[in-house]
Amino acid sequence: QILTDVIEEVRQSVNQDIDGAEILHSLLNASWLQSLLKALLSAHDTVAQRDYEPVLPPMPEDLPDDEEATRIVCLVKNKQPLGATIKRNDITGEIFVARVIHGGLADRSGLLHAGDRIIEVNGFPVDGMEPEQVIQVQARSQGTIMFKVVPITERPVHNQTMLYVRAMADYSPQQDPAIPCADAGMSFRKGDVLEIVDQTDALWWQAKKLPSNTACAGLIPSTNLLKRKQRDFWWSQPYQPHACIQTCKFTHISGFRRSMRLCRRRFHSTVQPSCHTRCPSSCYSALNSPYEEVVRYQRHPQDTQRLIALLGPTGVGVNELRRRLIEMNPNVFQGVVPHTTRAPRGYEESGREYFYTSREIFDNMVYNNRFLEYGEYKGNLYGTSIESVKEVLNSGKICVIDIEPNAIQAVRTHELRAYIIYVKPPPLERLKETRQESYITTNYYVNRPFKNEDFQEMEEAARKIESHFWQFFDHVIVNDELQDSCVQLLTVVRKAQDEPQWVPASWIRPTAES
Ligand SMILES: Nc1ncnc2c1ncn2[C@@H]1O[C@H](COP(=O)(O)OP(=O)(O)OP(=O)(O)O)[C@@H](O)[C@H]1O
Repeated sequence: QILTDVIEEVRQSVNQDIDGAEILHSLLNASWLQSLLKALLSAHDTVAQRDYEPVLPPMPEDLPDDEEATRIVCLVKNKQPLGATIKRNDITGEIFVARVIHGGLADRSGLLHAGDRIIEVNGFPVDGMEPEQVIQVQARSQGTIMFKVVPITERPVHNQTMLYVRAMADYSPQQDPAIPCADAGMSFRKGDVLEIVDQTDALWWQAKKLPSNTACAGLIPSTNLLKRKQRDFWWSQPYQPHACIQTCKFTHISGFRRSMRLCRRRFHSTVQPSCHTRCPSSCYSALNSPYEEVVRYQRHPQDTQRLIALLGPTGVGVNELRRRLIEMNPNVFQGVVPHTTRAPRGYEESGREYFYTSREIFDNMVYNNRFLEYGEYKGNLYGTSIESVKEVLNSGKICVIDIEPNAIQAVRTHELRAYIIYVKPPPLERLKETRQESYITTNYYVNRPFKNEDFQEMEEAARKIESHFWQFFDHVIVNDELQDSCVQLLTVVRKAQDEPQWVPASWIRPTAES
């Protein structure tokens, strides 16, 4: 109606051939608009003065001294859960609000707090009931739910600091019998970034998974609790030797040179992992923190570029993608020249194919931890030095290397700030279709077409890599159509340099250990 009136008013004014100021003046003087504006301003003043609470009758004078102040809390239930957990005092049988979930119905009402004693739910006295029975009473209510509570007298003040972590382990509340309320729990997978919104409780934190479109947080185990769970689980598993990134010493070489790639293949097939663990999938996390603190990091244009590290199962196409990226723009992208103790061949130049060093110097570099990866093939040592990577980065180019999983820790440093891209094989059928014209690098001087066994081995290796190292991957490329993968790689490498990313907090504010 207002719109119609305004349009009519303007139409008449336009016909009268008058200017904008006059139209505005006559509009503001219109009596119908004035009364509307007055009503609007009055509503604003009422809300601003919070003058909308009901006027309560005065307290009766003859209240007994020991009468506890109670509060009636009436909540309108929607499809969401209430967003609070309860606990029972085993000695007195009293029921208390154990915690209020951030962003949940109870939290948004502002009327229920951790520590409030619940006396009645929908008129039923709950003292002495089991928490499950209280939940049942609550669940039966339709529309509104009414609590009679004795509010906690002194609410603790918590100065929560925002904390972001990357999960280094999987968690499912449905499979955790110890969680106070499975429905209030939040599942997560290794690699997920979590915003911890409440650490008040030593055992159960509240968190949201990012990116988050829900206002409501979920319960997750605290660092200490999750560590304890992992340790218990680890000890409960049967003993089995396997590869673990902490102590395994099978290292491989990264590079385009054929002998290095064969060396890597040789190590894949012959070297037995030398470490032991009882639980392959949580081996790493059982020994380290289950959450890694992360911060949002935006590379400053004057900072060196982030190192790009590709990894994947043998034959998936890591080198093909890396080669194509560098060929696309060699002024921007560059690989690293590895070191070797092998003697140069006639046509080779030091610093082009390899840096040729004596075994003594090579051993010394190993001793001083100057290699990201190193290994031995046919009596010669090969290695990718940290210095060579830094040289490329310092030249202003983007250094693109391929690594074996056990080099992940060596590149995830404040210095190199590696962005790790996992190259994943597509499903078996797509592997067969796309690799019809492709050749696998073999241990012999012939490259042969892929066989079914190669694809199966690739899938098996991918499963192992994913189960141990998924949490460290910044991006995953499924290498199905080669052209699509190249485009994806180029896009993601640009984003890694130019857009904010979650990185370990220790890279930005280095700690004593980092
Ligand atoms: N998406 C793809 N579609 C078809 N062929 C591909 C694709 N990606 C890679 N290839 C081909 O598969 C073969 C193996 O790839 P590549 O040599 O890059 O493997 P790799 O992952 O580097 O393995 P290794 O670790 O053994 O060196 C090559 O012939 C390559 O051209």
